[in-house]
Amino acid sequence: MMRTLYDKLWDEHLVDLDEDGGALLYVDRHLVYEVTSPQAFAGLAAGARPVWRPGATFGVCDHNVPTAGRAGGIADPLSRLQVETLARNCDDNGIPQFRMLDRRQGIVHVVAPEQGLTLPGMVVVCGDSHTSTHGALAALAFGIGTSEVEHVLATQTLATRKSRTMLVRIDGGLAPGCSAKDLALYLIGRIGTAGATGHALEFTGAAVRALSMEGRMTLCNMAIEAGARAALVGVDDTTLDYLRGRPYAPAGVQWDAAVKVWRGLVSDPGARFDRMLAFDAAAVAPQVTWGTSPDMVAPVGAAVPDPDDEGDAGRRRAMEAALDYMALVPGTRIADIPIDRVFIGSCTNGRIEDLRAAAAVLAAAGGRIAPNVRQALVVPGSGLVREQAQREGLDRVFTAAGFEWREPGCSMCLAMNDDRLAPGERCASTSNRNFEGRQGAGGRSHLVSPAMAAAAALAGRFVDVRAFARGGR
Ligand SMILES: CC(C)[C@H](C(=O)O)[C@@H](O)C(=O)O
Ligand code: SF4
Repeated sequence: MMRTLYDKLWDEHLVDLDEDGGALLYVDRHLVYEVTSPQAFAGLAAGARPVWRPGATFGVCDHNVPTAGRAGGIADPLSRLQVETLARNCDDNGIPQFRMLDRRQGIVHVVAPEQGLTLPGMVVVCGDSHTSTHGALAALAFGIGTSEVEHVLATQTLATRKSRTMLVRIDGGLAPGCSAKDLALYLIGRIGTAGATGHALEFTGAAVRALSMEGRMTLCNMAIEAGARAALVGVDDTTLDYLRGRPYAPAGVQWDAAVKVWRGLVSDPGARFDRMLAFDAAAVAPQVTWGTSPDMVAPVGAAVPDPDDEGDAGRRRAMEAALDYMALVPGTRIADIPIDRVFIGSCTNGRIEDLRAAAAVLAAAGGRIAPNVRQALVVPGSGLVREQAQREGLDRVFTAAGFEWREPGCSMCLAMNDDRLAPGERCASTSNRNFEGRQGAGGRSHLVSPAMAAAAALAGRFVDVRAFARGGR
């Protein structure tokens, strides 16, 4: 029988299946961080149960870490407690970890692929919704809740149910200036935040094949914002080239043996999917969200839509509430929206390629951030991304343009650390969620690609990076 990649990964990890479809999957890699693990470790300790496979678990702190002056410690007592508790829990249970001052520390979804902790064919779990990111490496990756974190720590298995499958084929090629982020936002705009609910997505097509691993991770990262349960990209040369030589990837004869298996981690030709969707990458313009949900998105050349044109009453009310929160008037051109802050980073767009794309726009245009932009932050996704960027001189491009060059972490993606918007501030952000208060109480978030964020920083408002790169400000 022809099987999808999802079927293959599922079959390979199935430990038990009951008549109602309740399944138990074996977990190869469990990533833990400071927010969703403390209660799980406490639960284990209370029941005097050990961690089943400490060596298959890995800890890294990211959400609560400061991105400036961290050598001096964490000022906020709650954040400090969380980060220290993670370190202690890992130590007490023999779990390997990167502590805050380790040069390899960073956002869990950036660090694990970068280290080869995530490998094709694995089931990867983490108590964080954006775990779907790891599916770019043909790993079946799930975000889980704290009670599941405890269950996985104790048993190395996950209780779950099989998802329906959905193939998203993106043909054609991206226009210069457009990126995986634009593809992701376009897709979410088209199918909505519940459009992929209950489904495991697989991305395929010429445009996906042409993406780097970084781009594929951006795509899989944001699939969760369309409601998907997981996201996948089949193995190809790009996957293997990315993984070769990574610290935790197999080497020598083990690498050769692994590659033989990994090459089979693609959907069989003719395998059946429950749903299919196709679009052409060439038709996707740079995207900017205007509302308080990632599907409230428009091409940069468009205007803020009018709720009166929306036939569905529920959606109309949601649009009205979003425009009210965002202080936007229907019909305003996206390009006329001024911004106060810029955030480049997150597990969506904090990888080296993202920083290169943003720096390239700054270098091509020259000049500094616009006077109305109060602050522009660049937060590399990991310490190694930061070092690589510095080797390439990107930090100097950013700082010369007036950006602050920070230390790795989730930062202003969500207000769990010192980086946050003030009430009413409007931000061009490369992160993945624009919910009310996401980047700080009362803050207004517009999701964009790294190139678009850099262009917006210089112009002080949103601009079409395609024209911008050609010199039009
Ligand atoms: C804090 C964590 C539970 C949360 C998540 O699961 O996604 C966060 O990472 C986010 O991006 O909103
Ligand atoms: S960078 Fe943002 S989306 Fe990613 S894990 Fe951190 S808080 Fe969540």
